[in-house]
Amino acid sequence: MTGMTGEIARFDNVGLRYGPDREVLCDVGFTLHAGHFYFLTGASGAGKSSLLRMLYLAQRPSRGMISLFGTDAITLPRHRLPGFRRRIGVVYQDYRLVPHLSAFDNVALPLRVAGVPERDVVQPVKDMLEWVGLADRMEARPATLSGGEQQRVAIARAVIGRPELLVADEPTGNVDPDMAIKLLRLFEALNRLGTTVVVATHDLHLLQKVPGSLIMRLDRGRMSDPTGALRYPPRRENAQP
Ligand SMILES: Nc1ncnc2c1ncn2[C@@H]1O[C@H](COP(=O)(O)OP(=O)(O)OP(=O)(O)O)[C@@H](O)[C@H]1O
Repeated sequence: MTGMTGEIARFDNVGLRYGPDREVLCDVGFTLHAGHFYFLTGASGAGKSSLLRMLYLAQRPSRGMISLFGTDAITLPRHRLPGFRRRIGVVYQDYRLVPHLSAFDNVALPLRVAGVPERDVVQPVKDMLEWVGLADRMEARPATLSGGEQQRVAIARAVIGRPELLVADEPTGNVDPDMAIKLLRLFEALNRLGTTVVVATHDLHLLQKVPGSLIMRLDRGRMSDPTGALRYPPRRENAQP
């Protein structure tokens, strides 16, 4: 496991283009330090989802260098990808729940894939679903849940295994403001346990709700870090083991 004071991810001169068009991300460089809480913000189309996809290894950059957990992610052999991905919890913008599984089984999936014995699966999954307000919807299939309910199942699934890195793409886009704050508290609790958190959002109000969080801003594919906080983040007491 990467040390708590270590580097979780680093992008250097990363560029991304889809097909022959101009680059949608250009010269992106930043470092994510273990134990910190980051927001990624920027207008619609600025490239947030594209950047996150590279971070959770679903998309290769067109140029530049990405390292993840201290390893060069660009040259990572294909057979090592699943092992890396298991260390990352992802909340997808479109949720990507498994349609034929219940809410309970969707949330249990990361634990079962990791080989956690069934007796240690049931209670944590129930507790997590209760926390996100879905105690009475555990047996429901995704198609019978509302957008906001599906989003909460997706969040529960992403955090249940206490990943080293949590990447969430607009995780509160479909819930009311009270639930958005509650979900942020869940991310903060996970962060206090040592998970590095990256949340992409349009919602500038959310940024003020997490004291000590660091803000990455994308403007038409370019990243700004005017205070240098991404390269030299302030020390956080709760980032220590
Ligand atoms: N698979 C793709 N193929 C071609 N172009 C793409 C693809 N995915 C994204 N783009 C383009 O890349 C640019 C950045 O899109 P991206 O979804 O990363 O932005 P975003 O900041 O996440 O936007 P939003 O906040 O609306 O989700 C946009 O111009 C988009 O049209």
